[in-house]
Amino acid sequence: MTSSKDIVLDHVSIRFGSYTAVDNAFLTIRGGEFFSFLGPSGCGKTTLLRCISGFVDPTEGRVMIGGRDMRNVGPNRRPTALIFQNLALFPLMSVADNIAFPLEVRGIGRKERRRRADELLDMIALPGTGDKKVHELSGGQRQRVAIARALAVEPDILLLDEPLSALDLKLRQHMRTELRTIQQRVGLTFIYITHDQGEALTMSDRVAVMNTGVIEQVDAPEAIYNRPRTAFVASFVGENNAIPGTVRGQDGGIATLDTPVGVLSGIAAGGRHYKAGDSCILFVRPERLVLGTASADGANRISGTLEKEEFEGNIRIAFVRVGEFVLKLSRVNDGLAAPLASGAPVTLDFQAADAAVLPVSSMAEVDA
Ligand SMILES: Nc1ncnc2c1ncn2[C@@H]1O[C@H](COP(=O)(O)OP(=O)(O)OP(=O)(O)O)[C@@H](O)[C@H]1O
Repeated sequence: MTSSKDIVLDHVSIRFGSYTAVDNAFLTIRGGEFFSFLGPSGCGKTTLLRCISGFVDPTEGRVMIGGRDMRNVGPNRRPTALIFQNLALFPLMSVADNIAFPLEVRGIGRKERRRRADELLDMIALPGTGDKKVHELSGGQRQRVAIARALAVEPDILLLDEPLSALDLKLRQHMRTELRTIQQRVGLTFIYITHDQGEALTMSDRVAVMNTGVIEQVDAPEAIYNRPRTAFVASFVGENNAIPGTVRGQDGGIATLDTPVGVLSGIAAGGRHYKAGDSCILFVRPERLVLGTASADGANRISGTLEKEEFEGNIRIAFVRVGEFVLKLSRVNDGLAAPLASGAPVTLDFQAADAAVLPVSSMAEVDA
């Protein structure tokens, strides 16, 4: 069922000459949702956002908003407002005038503009700051003013193009919470694009992960992290150990692989059915590996040598060499467990239910 506020990408492809920037995007964003497009630089996120806002036409397919085909509906006639990375606030104007600027353009009188600006300042938790100049505000406050300005025209859908990327780390983390709170308060649809998985996972109701123009998975953040459906999603979102292998067989939902580090089993992700001889990759996250205990099902034991352990405050990360592979294991720093000695023999266990077996496909590039 589509509601009157839903946004439907109906088999949207966008090409620039022979280059396909967006390849057959097909999904529905529900009215009132905080929906993120997550993917590396150049995967087509901005192009898709520009298509929703009306600055780029689909080469194929169509964008529907509230059941209405948006073909031939220009950006300023769509119920959308776009917030860029570069906020483009007017530095010498007051905060209230900045917020009310779009209303002035629409010919709304001074008194009403000020009333609306004050209302929006309350909404973004900056009451009483209307007479300040923009340069007197902090980066995070300016970000909120930009949001208020976008909200001034009462859009149904706010489109946000990496709006936090110019802020420093602490402020960025703070603004995640702020943005989510504002979105819940105003009840609008937020469509957010980012290459930062932390942002996408913390704020969104659902996330679409994109890779070279293709949407690989659309799911709630927990499902994206816990149940990736492609090797790209498993390697792009969060840390993951990737162990290639050849399928021996599958029993129910559990596939068993011959790998260079031993025989290992994991969930045949996405309800897939593998047959003997298929090439696959088993993914297991560092926090799902356990040091040196017997796993319940007796399988999935890997022996190796500790190369080093890094202390990150809240966790310790052990790098364990097994032949040509280095596997990562993370342990919560509970103040009790002693650091491991380099060169020590270690065994790693994990439950089959904690590993995902996925077909070989493109993987995210990992920072060195
Ligand atoms: N007007 C255009 N003409 C030709 N190619 C374009 C045009 N706009 C975008 N592209 C190409 O389409 C691809 C996707 O670009 P897009 O800006 O959508 O990526 P992105 O995921 O938003 O990346 P970033 O996070 O770096 O902005 C890129 O390879 C880009 O060079």
